[in-house]
Amino acid sequence: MNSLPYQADHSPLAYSVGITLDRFIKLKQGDFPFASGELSQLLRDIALAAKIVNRETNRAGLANIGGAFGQTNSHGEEQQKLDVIANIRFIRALSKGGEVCAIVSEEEDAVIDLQNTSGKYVVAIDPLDGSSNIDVNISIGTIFSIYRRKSPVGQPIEQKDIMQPGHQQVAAGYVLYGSSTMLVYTTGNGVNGFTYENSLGEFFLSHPDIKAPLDGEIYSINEGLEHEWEPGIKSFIHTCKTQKLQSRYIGSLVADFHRNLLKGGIYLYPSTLKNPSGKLRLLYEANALAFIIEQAGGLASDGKRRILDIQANSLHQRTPLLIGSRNLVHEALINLNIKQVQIEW
Ligand SMILES: O=P(O)(O)OC[C@H]1O[C@](O)(COP(=O)(O)O)[C@@H](O)[C@@H]1O
Ligand SMILES: [Mg+2]
Ligand SMILES: [Mg+2]
Repeated sequence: MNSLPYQADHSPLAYSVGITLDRFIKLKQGDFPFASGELSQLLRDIALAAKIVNRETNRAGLANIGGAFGQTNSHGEEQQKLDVIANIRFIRALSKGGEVCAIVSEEEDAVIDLQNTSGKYVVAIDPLDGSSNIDVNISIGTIFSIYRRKSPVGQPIEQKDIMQPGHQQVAAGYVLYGSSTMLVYTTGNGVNGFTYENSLGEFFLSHPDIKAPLDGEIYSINEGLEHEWEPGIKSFIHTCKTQKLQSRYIGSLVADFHRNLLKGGIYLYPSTLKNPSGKLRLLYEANALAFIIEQAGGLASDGKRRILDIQANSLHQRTPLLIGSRNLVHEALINLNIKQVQIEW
């Protein structure tokens, strides 16, 4: 495991950089002897919706795409037009694709039961992450988690299909709508990144086998909330400053996470007085990124537990999140007064 920033391996030995996402999914399907192609198709459905949302984000400055939608979601947050557009686009692609039986979305109060009894998969999704940055043209994203249903196919969906701990994910990923658009995902066999080629309408493998550096020079936290942090977070951030780490905070979780994944760093959204359980949502923000970071050799915790071990008990439950390079997250946990932090995971 190295501590150097991620360097894309362009050697011919690697899954040849430049192959399309479709081709890569097909090649990787071979890794799963009992694969039936349904998960592959579901990943393609997500990529299709990402291409459509990418087109919309590029036009976010135009009146009919940018700005507030004039409604609030179940979190009391004002929905942006692009939140609603992305939500509709992903739900449509997932329901038309035929592989999904239920969807949990940040923008929907309740579970969307697609009445598709042959669908094997449950998807939890944050259709548009970083909504506060839409109108100011800063990178935004989409986050998704995929689970296999627990109840038998053909039966109505049950609570146990939805409320699964993160370690039950069969795939997870995010789309970053930034200077370029990227799709990064894992199926539990490493993490790979694909860059979107607009003129060809294709995602191409650009970042094979991403590994998070063990250490990093970057910490990402909303310092405006410092007065609400618990002492352990205050002392850790103080340590980061004395060790001359760089403070970088975009305010879009996907963008902050992606930078730290490649360069090495830690993102923290701890519990605060206003949000004692943190701000970020377990099912469609924390779980997906925790699966990715662990597959890349990093760590994700709520300050006490491994994120992927947290048993969900409500759709939109929040969790504190400390995520990133292994040694930095370890350091943060030690500062949170957990003596002798034994990272059993
Ligand atoms: O403005 P704050 O309190 O720093 O919160 C920023 C965080 O909230 C989020 O915007 C929440 O996600 P949504 O935009 O999907 O609601 C994260 O992307 C981001 O990291
Ligand atoms: Mg979000
Ligand atoms: Mg969102």
